[in-house]
Amino acid sequence: MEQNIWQQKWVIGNWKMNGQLQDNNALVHKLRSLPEHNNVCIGISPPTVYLLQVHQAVQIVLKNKIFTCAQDVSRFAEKGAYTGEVSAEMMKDVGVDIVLIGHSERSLYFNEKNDVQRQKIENVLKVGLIPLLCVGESLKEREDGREKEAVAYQLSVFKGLKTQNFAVAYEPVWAIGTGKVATKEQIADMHQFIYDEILSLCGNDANIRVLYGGSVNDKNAAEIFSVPHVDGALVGGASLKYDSFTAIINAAQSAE
Ligand SMILES: O=C(CO)COP(=O)(O)O
Repeated sequence: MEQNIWQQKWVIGNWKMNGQLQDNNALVHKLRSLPEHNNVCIGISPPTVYLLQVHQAVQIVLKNKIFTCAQDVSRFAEKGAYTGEVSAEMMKDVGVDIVLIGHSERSLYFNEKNDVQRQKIENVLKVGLIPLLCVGESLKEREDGREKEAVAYQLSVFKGLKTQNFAVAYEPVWAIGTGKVATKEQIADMHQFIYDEILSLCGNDANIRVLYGGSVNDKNAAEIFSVPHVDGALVGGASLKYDSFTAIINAAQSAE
C-alpha cells in the first residue's frame, strides 16, 4: 500500500551542482537494492539536466518509491521567450514530484527574495507538484537574536496560499556545508516555531513536514531525528555518498 508521505520522515538528497550520467546511474542503481523503508519518503534532487535521467532510473526501484526533486524552477508559469528557464509544467512532464524553493544558495548567488519565491511556489502548486520551501537565518541574524524574525519573514510567502500541504526545510545558513550542526535545543525550538507559524498562517488542518538541513551526516542523523517536530532531513554533501546517504535513511526508518 502507498504510504502517506505526510506521515513519513522525508530524507532528500540535494546534490546541488554535482553529478554525472555514469555516477548518477551507479548511485541510483545501488539505492534500488535498499530494503523496504516504509517510514521514510526518499528523494533525490539532482541538477536540472539530470532530472529525467534520475526519474527514469527510479522508476525501476524494487522496494521503495524514490521521489524526483528539482532544485529550483522558473518564476514564469507559461512557456515562452525566457531563455535558460525551465517551467514547473516541464518539471512535471519529466516526472518531478517535489521542487525545492528558495534555497539559501539561491538567495546568496541569485539574490532571490520572497516575491520570486512566492511566484515559484504558486507555479509549482498550479501543476500539482509539492513545493519544499527552504528557510533559515544567517549567522549574524542568530548572533543578534533575530533568527525567528528572519524565519517568520521567509515563511510569510505562504500567506493566503490555496494549499493544505506545507513542506519546509529549516537550514540555518551557518550550518550548510560547514560541518557545524545546530544544537538539539536550537533545532527543537525552531521547528516548533515553524509549526506554530504555519498553523497560524494557514489553519489547523494543514499537512506539515519540517525537515532539518545543514551538515547532516551518518553520525548525527539519529540524534537529529530524535528531536521533536523533525520530520526528516535535506542532505547536501552526505547525499552524494551511498553509504552515508543510506545510513541517514536507516536512521530515519528507526526514528520514533
Ligand atoms: O544545503 C543543504 C541541503 O540543501 C545542506 O548541505 P550540507 O548537508 O552539505 O551541509
